[in-house]
Amino acid sequence: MEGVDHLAHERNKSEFDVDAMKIVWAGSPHAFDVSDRISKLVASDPGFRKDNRSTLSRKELFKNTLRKAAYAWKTIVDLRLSEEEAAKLRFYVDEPAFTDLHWGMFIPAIKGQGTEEQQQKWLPLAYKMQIIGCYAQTELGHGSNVQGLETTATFDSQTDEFIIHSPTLTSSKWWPGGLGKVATHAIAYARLIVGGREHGVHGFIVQLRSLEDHSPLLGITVGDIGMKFGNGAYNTMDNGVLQFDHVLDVYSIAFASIAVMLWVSQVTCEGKYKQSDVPRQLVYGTMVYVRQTIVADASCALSRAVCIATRYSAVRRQFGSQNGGPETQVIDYKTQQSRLFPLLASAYAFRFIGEWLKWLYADVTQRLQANDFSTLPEAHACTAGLKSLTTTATADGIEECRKLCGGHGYLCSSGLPELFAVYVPACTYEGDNTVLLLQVARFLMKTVSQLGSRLSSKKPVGTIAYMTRVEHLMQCRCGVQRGFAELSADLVEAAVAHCQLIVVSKFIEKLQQEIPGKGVKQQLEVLCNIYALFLLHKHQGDFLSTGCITPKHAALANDELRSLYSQVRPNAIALVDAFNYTDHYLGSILGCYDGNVYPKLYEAAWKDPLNESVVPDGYHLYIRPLLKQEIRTARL
Ligand SMILES: CC(C)(COP(=O)(O)OP(=O)(O)OC[C@H]1O[C@@H](n2cnc3c(N)ncnc32)[C@H](O)[C@@H]1OP(=O)(O)O)[C@@H](O)C(=O)NCCC(=O)NCCSC(=O)/C=C/CC(=O)O
Ligand SMILES: Cc1cc2nc3c(=O)[nH]c(=O)nc-3n(C[C@H](O)[C@H](O)[C@H](O)COP(=O)(O)OP(=O)(O)OC[C@H]3O[C@@H](n4cnc5c(N)ncnc54)[C@H](O)[C@@H]3O)c2cc1C
Repeated sequence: MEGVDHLAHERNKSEFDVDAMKIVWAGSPHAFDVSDRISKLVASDPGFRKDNRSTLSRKELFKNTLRKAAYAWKTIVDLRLSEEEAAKLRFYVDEPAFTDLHWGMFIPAIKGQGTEEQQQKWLPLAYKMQIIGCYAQTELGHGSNVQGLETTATFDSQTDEFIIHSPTLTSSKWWPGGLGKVATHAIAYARLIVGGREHGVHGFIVQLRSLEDHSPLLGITVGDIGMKFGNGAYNTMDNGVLQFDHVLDVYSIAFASIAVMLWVSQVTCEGKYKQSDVPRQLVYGTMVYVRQTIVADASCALSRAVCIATRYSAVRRQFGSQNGGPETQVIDYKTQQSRLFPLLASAYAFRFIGEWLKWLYADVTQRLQANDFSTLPEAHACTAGLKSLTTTATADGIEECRKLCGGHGYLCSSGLPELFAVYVPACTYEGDNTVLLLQVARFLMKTVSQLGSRLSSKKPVGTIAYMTRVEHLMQCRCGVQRGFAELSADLVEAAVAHCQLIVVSKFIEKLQQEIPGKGVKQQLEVLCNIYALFLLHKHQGDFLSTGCITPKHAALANDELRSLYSQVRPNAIALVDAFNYTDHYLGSILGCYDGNVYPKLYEAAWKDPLNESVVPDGYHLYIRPLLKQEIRTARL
């Protein structure tokens, strides 16, 4: 029945202060207030409804996305929302759109790599959305290999301009979000050529479309690359294709025609190229910034799926009825707990590693401004490795949550198929996860060769086994006289182990902080132990081969896991309530707050357009003739 909390009995079991845990999850009382207020604002506004997406055609879907983006912008302006509140509103609108790349890459790239002069010119326009930007780096022929990009930017010292050109089919820009139908400007990455000499890949701000009638400018061919994985999902985004035919571009992001203090390089009025004495990899700065935000996004996506699967696991009953009594809640099955609770622990683990990575990125950015590049290699390795680790685990975790919900998990109304389809490209964009792990492996090889066997002694005691595992995996590989390429598959495993060590050690460090609220710290300790022991169990071969644990230890760890699952069980619903997601944001009947699943599933089914008529279109044309065939065919 509506209004009845079918999960009240579960919520009454909680052994900790859920409101205090909501603050821990949000990061601070202020962050909680902003999230809570904005999520409810979005949930209560019919202009942001999203339950009809799966029934729209691509063109209807995209037009609806443009409507929502404009409506969101109007809401932000009318309510005078702050930058933080506006970002939260776009988050809770929960729809991949061109605005993601405008706010998430185009503006950060100008802030991170533009000159003062360029920031003063472009940021006011971008913040007012008087221009709409995209990040055009990937090409048809190259995405991972940035140094392989073919687009050219040739400096013409006669006119003090850059001529941007796509020399081959494979140099067509391909994939940039927002590019296909909306962006008026792009940060386009191209090979700089000055005085006939090439100077590698740099970023350039290029106008693509007229601000009057939105038509592509002279020399610009631009469009959408077509349907992507899943039906609704990421098809609300116009990932585009772009070709330049000797386009004049007077604004380069890494350059000004007049030499000004720049991050990366200078081209003077006399057409001389001067490489600044900063690492050339700073041109990759925007990707590093986005990779650290993707780690925080992983905790959001995984917690969403876990919230749905946990609530439904408490609602669903199957088998186990005694003397006509209620059947067993599937959340009480040890197999369900052994699949679900490590994902719950991972959601919290990724939340805290995301907080730490945000600190690390801010720290390295501050150092760069003082020309201190000492921590840049570690920041690159951490952002690359943790992006890879958390997105792989989250994509796999969302799919596991779908399976944990049985058949109903396969319904669009469960919210899980769409969540998976929207999330899974995170394993590819901002750097293919394997390519990024190879960067971590390269960093580890260098570190081992510089520091000897001890990679780092700066880890909490509880992580000795994890640290020994990484060192052992590296020694097994580094000791063998074969090339990096030959050992790359093994080195990637060591890179994953290194990233898992970081996640475990940062979770332990989080628990050493003051954490207010009755029982809150104890719950987090249980989740931290689940995360660490689950991985130890999953990779026990590595740990046993290091000799730092014995088979008896491994067996004890497994026993302890079962005990920890029993400790989580009475708190499971409260632990997912702590995410404070509205039913609107979850978009899931299985995960609805009141647990009133069956009536809602049944009601939703009849809303499907296929049920608008009792007799489906096509019956009379195709099926009736079949049914009316001569008796003779019935004998076949
Ligand atoms: C794979 C990469 C990093 C290779 O880059 P490359 O220039 O070829 O460098 P090397 O592998 O030769 O390494 C040389 C040296 O530089 C260090 N390094 C590399 N990258 C960085 C960095 N970002 N910061 C600092 N240092 C870096 C590296 O460690 C080496 O150091 P040594 O001391 O060992 O010499 C590069 O090609 C790359 O990043 N590829 C991935 C491309 C990518 O991520 N594309 C994303 C496009 S945008 C997008 O996908 C948007 C999606 C939409 C959305 O997010 O919503
Ligand atoms: C939804 C989506 C949105 C995107 N948005 C944007 C955007 O806004 N702007 C933009 O510029 N780009 C964007 N991209 C492109 C994205 O950044 C690239 O697809 C990504 O970097 C992977 O590069 P690739 O496609 O060249 O993969 P490839 O490198 O071709 O990967 C193919 C396979 O080759 C393997 N591989 C490649 N190199 C090596 C190596 N050295 N050693 C071992 N294995 C290797 C990979 O691991 C992978 O298994 C987007 C992509 C997607 C899917």
